[in-house]
Amino acid sequence: MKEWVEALKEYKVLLGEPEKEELKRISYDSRKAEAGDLFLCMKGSKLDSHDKIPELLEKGVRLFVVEKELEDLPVELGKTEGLSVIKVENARAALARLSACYFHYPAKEMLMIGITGTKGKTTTASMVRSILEEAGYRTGLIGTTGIDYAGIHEESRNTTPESYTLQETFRKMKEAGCDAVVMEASSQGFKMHRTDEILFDYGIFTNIEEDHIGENEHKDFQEYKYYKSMIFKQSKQGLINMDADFADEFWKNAACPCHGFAIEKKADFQAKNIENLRQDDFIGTRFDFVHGEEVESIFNHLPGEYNVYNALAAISIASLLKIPMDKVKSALSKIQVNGRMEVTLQRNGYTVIVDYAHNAMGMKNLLQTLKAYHPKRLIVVFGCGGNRSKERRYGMGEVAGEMADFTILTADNSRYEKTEDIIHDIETTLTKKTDKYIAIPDRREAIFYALKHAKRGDLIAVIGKGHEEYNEVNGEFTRFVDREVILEEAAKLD
Ligand SMILES: CC(=O)N[C@H]1[C@@H](OP(=O)(O)OP(=O)(O)OC[C@H]2O[C@@H](n3ccc(=O)[nH]c3=O)[C@H](O)[C@@H]2O)O[C@H](CO)[C@@H](O)[C@@H]1O[C@H](C)C(=O)N[C@@H](C)C(=O)N[C@H](CCC(=O)O)C(=O)O
Ligand SMILES: Nc1ncnc2c1ncn2[C@@H]1O[C@H](COP(=O)(O)OP(=O)(O)OP(=O)(O)O)[C@@H](O)[C@H]1O
Repeated sequence: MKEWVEALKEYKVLLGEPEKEELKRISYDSRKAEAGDLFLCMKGSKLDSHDKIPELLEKGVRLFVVEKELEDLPVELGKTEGLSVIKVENARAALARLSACYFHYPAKEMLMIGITGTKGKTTTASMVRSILEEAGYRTGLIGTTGIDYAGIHEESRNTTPESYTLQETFRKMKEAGCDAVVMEASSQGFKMHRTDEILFDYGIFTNIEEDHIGENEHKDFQEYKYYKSMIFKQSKQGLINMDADFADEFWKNAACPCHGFAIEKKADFQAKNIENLRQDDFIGTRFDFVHGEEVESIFNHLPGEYNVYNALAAISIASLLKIPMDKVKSALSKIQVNGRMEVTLQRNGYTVIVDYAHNAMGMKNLLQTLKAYHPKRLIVVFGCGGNRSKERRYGMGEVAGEMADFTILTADNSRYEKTEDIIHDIETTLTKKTDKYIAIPDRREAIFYALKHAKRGDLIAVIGKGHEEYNEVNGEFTRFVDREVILEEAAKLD
């Protein structure tokens, strides 16, 4: 029996003798499949790749993993010579199992840290990685900002990539000398079985709030919460933000031992005496990290209380790993996360910050944080993505109306919708709160307008895109980096 067939665990052979077949290459996209591949068929949101079987047979594919009985397939397979067909309950789970086996279970060879939560995954992952690197670990990073290891950067379409990509990436990281991986584990990743076959040494839960609910995401909040809680079924130890909603439920249902961190509640790891600090070259917070008898003063170079939570999660992991505190402090005092609370421009007494906040919760946190630095006016430039939940538009419109002194509505990955229609959705809630706004659908023009009208003491938050390097319209991706555009448009004013 071939090892890869055993790795499938549960399966039914429909045709041939797959146990005798070599696993040469795994493939799950007909456009990339080649003769001799094993092809996994699955039903997606746009396409059911079982329908691609005739095309795949033409290409010379002879080994299939399917989710249907033979009689439900689009072609009578019994007529083709030399075929092996295996049926599984879930092809995505099978893909994870096969991929882990194919790449020889690389996750078992490294320290694995997974982070889930509605907000804070990218920032926390970046902080954990910076601390690990400072302490001498060679660390790979996988998340919304892409894949980074050993000086290599790869773009990725999803926060948590497909299982095959994950397992392949782990192997590449290991071969490049990594001994640790920090990755964002999205609820979609759990739902789509991308993270199956990974056992995290530490799993972190940052927080949960209604998000990612809608067509092609989660059916409802219950489902979203369920998939987030999966992290504690796939971790050796858990770390829970005890101040977060549903923290007790996550704690109670965890299948692994857990530790807590908190600002408000009592927990194993706590942050106390938090102060906002703004100096010439430092904007952020100072706080005491308290763990039992241990008290350490921490300077966190990212402003805002929510970044204290993110730092606290990272310091707690460092403490569990027994990393010396001087390494932790040094990493956090200079931490910078691409597109997350990034101070991009300080000009004529005003400041422009780029941030990835792209839902009501993130936006509210961001604007609250910036208000604590007492700007003359708080100006926000934003749009909402097309073909995504409309709730996000209403939520962000309401927050802008309540919190910003002036709002500039613009484009942000309109995809297959008209920017004007998306703006109109945002206006429905925004205009109930304020009339101090303007709609400028072109994002570059919107940024120019913000800079041209800025006054001394203003804080301008350009949000939603953060680290992104493109704008997506009708399936086309055009380079658009907020940081670059801000600097280019500012140069025109000099
Ligand atoms: C709705 C959804 O989750 N879609 C994901 C899903 O695509 P899909 O399976 O639905 O795609 P499909 O086009 O219907 O294709 C189905 C199957 O046919 C195959 N195919 C397709 C076309 C073809 O010609 N031939 C062919 O064989 C595909 O390779 C696939 O195996 O599987 C793909 C591979 O894993 C994902 O890239 C894709 O994520 C899309 C891009 C997406 O936007 N997903 C969001 C919801 C998401 O996952 N977001 C989370 C972030 C959440 C957070 O921030 O917390 C994430 O982790 O990114
Ligand atoms: N711990 C937190 N609690 C609440 N809001 C946060 C927290 N951390 C960051 N944010 C806000 O959310 C935004 C996104 O942060 P980050 O990218 O770290 O989260 P994420 O979980 O990776 O988000 P996403 O899933 O949307 O990519 C930040 O720019 C900030 O406005």
